[in-house]
Amino acid sequence: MAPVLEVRGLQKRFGGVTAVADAALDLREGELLSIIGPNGAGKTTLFNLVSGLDRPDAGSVRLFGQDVTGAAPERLAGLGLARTFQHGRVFGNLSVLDNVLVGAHARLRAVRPSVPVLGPLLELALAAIRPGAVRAEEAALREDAMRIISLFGERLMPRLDHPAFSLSYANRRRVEIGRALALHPRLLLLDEPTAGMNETETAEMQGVVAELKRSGLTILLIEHKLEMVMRLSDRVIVMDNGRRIAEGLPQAVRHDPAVIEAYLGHREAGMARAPAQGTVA
Ligand SMILES: Nc1ncnc2c1ncn2[C@@H]1O[C@H](COP(=O)(O)OP(=O)(O)OP(=O)(O)O)[C@@H](O)[C@H]1O
Repeated sequence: MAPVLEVRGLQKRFGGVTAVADAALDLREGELLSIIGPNGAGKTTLFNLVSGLDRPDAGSVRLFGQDVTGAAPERLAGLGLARTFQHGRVFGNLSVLDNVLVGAHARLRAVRPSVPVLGPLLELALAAIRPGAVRAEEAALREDAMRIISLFGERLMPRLDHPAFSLSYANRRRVEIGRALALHPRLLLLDEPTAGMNETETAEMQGVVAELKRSGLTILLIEHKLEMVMRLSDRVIVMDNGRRIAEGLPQAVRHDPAVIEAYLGHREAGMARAPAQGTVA
């Protein structure tokens, strides 16, 4: 079986800065692979290249065996890739429930007929008439959204109708993850899901990610909190200055001299924040 994700020789430059140089990775079904590294190492840029937000200058990306190098995010979503963003992106004026339902949009069948040219008009008509098939699909999506929201315990449940702009930062992050899950992804990219969260919230999020992993979802994770990385990951890739400097089992990577040097070097130079929990050494 083809790996879920295969990245080869990926490069991206921004002016004089090489953000990603010759990145390579393989991700197998059901695996959780973490990417760690100091600030500016190129982790988010790598995510952007894989998820179609940026086009690589060189290299290739294959998803479920298909070449998707430079493909648009919509196409990747159709193939089952969902992602979240480092600073969380939600629709501020939509409710918690509607934000999650938006994520299910790509899965709609009855409501969005795939008819050429007339499709959008038919969609409007169906929205107005709401025949049985449309109502049934809406009900199923709502039930699924509620199931996803319940993954976060009581954090979001009492706030289903609250507009996202009124939520705490941590809750906005949860909503964004919920929206990504509503796509029923086969590959989930999580960019620092615990950024801005306190210890309790981080532990909860670790539980959610562990649950997703147990359910068989393949996950690519960027995370600065190394204790979480050590507990959740099957493998870890360490980046520094756009390059992969180490790859392996979490414990081996943790004690790799090049990794310790990268973290300590950056910290001594005052260039990186210290990981919020745990250290490499
Ligand atoms: N759109 C852009 N334009 C110019 N430079 C960029 C752009 N995006 C990223 N960079 C640069 O590319 C390098 C890698 O940045 P990137 O955000 O990928 O790192 P990172 O490992 O995700 O860092 P962090 O942990 O702080 O999120 C940095 O030097 C950054 O300044």
